Amino acid sequence: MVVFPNCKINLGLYVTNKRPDGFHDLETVFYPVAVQDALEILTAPALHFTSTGITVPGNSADNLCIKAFELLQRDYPAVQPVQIHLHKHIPIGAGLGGGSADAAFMLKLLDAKFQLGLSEEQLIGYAAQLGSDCAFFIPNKPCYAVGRGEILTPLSLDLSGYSLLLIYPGIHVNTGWAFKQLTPAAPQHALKTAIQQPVEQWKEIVSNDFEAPVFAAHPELARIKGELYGRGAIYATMSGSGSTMVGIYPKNVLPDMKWDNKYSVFEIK
Ligand SMILES: C[C@@](CO)(OP(=O)(O)O)[C@H](O)COP(=O)(O)OP(=O)(O)OC[C@H]1O[C@@H](n2ccc(N)nc2=O)[C@H](O)[C@@H]1O
Ligand SMILES: Nc1ncnc2c1ncn2[C@@H]1O[C@H](COP(=O)(O)OP(=O)(O)O)[C@@H](O)[C@H]1O
Repeated sequence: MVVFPNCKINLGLYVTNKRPDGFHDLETVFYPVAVQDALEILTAPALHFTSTGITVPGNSADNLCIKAFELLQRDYPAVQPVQIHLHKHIPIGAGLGGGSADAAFMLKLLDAKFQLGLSEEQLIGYAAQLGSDCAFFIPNKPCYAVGRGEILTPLSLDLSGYSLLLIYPGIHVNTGWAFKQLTPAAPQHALKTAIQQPVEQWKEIVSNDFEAPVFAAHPELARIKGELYGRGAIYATMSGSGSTMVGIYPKNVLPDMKWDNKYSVFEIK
């Protein structure tokens, strides 16, 4: 069985509270975007993991695909050993949630392959144990999210009438560090209402709290945002804690420009 875990972008991101467990409450809108990995499982005599494409740092044992397998195997004896192959295409540590997507898709694959009959709510519960962003990839539809990002409300939000440009400039931002730079506060504009306004208005009413500290550390990102707007973006933002920058353009009018060679550029037409 093969699936294609996709990435997410954050449209609006506010860190509203520091919790006693060390995590932060946030308010965001997750939107799925078709930049994809490929993930395959086959039954095998023993658990085995291989990967191609972008190198994932760390040992196989730390890969979120393995963590997802172990989490379900612990509770469901029906889960048998599998051979896992991951082809990694989504930039890593880029604010695109690629590792979280792999983990959530692995849970869904195992549920289907071994007929575990898990409900969406159960899958979200397991996903939330693997990472704060992970639960979103279970429904994998536009969602308003609060809590650590695991309390999800589906939203009717459709950007298929626009083209998207994603620029990953190869800058790694440590998510834990980024949270520490912020003083939690309520957003100026309620995100759930703001995101239902026309995209043309988002520049004034939808923002990402991480931009200020991350741009201060990496001025190149502020420059990219300026260029996205300079080349006609209706809305531009950083995704998550960075460093991927996103531009939303009128359908099929993406700017024709030469970016630095070290950038990964994804056009969603
Ligand atoms: C900021 C966001 C926004 O969507 O995205 P990314 O930039 O990572 O894509 C997420 O909240 C990131 O979620 P995720 O990447 O799954 O984070 P985790 O692995 O759970 O946590 C990494 C570290 O970030 C901090 N953390 C994370 C989530 C949260 N709600 N509060 C936190 O304080 C903690 O210090 C934690 O140790
Ligand atoms: N399958 C995987 N794909 C990407 N990263 C993974 C994976 N498994 C574990 N990781 C670890 O997760 C972290 C990056 O997660 P990722 O979801 O790509 O970033 P972000 O949270 O910034 O969107 C890295 O520390 C990486 O080593």
